[in-house]
Amino acid sequence: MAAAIGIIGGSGLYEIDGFEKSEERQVETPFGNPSDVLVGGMLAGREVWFLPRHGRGHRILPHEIRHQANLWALRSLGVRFLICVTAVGSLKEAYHPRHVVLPDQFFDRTSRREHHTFFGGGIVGHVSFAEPVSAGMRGILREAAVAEGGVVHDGGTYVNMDGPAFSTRAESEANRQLGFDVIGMTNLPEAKLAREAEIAMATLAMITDFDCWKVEEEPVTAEAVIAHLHANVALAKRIIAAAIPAIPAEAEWPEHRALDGAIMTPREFWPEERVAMLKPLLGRWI
Ligand SMILES: CSC[C@H]1O[C@H](OP(=O)(O)O)[C@H](O)[C@@H]1O
Ligand SMILES: Nc1ncnc2[nH]cnc12
Repeated sequence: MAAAIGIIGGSGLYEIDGFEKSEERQVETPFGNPSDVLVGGMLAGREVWFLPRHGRGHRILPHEIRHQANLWALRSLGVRFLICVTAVGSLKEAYHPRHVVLPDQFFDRTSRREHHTFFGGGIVGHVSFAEPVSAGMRGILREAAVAEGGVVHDGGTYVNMDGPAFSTRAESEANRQLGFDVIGMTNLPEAKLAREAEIAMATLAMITDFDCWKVEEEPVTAEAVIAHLHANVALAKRIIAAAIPAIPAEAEWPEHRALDGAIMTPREFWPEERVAMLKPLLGRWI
């Protein structure tokens, strides 16, 4: 059976359509409830599970998102390939609202990171994260985005701030001077947890604003973000539909074995309670 594909929707993307025989799944996880029920079914011939990270109705703040629960739920449903859709501010003159960016790097400006890992509780692991985005998935998104007529910037650094307030102008300028390309509040923990869950992940970032560094433009507002996203959501859905048939059936990429050599704690020391908690991730060892 082919590996399932996950889609995490961000601001403005709370559902996807086109499913054959869709079903809703309320997944209970040892890390609390995911952001919402997961909606799954067959899409372009593949099993796909969709989850809106802020919940339907956009009820969950960036720092309230239970990323561990979201990624655990997706992995427990057999997801091994993941597309994360996210609204971002541009930090570059040439990157305009409604352009698509496919980041290949992240910079972490979050301040509470204890929920950005599945390890702990007696099992210590350190995954490699030098290349945090799946090159294979990013390539598939690039082909799909170009084919669907998007203006695409391939590569770039996504700086993940805490929020919920947007940046000050001084912060925005500092982020530009450091060479970052786009800014958001949500995607980095997903990338880290996807890597630990041996899921190949790439990000489809939709630019909605120039943050607040570009003085001739109005500083970003949530209203402006949503207005651009509403205009862009049809493109995001077309890119996803075009990407799905190109995703391999088998989970055979290096990202799918990210835990090889990553776990420090010898198997005999793993507390059985933690092993039970991480069952969907540690299946290879159980
Ligand atoms: C609605 S503006 C700020 C909001 O938009 C981005 O959301 P997402 O990454 O889920 O698309 C940003 O990260 C903030 O959560
Ligand atoms: N300027 C911005 N800063 C942080 N997150 C965003 N999401 C969309 N635009 C953003």
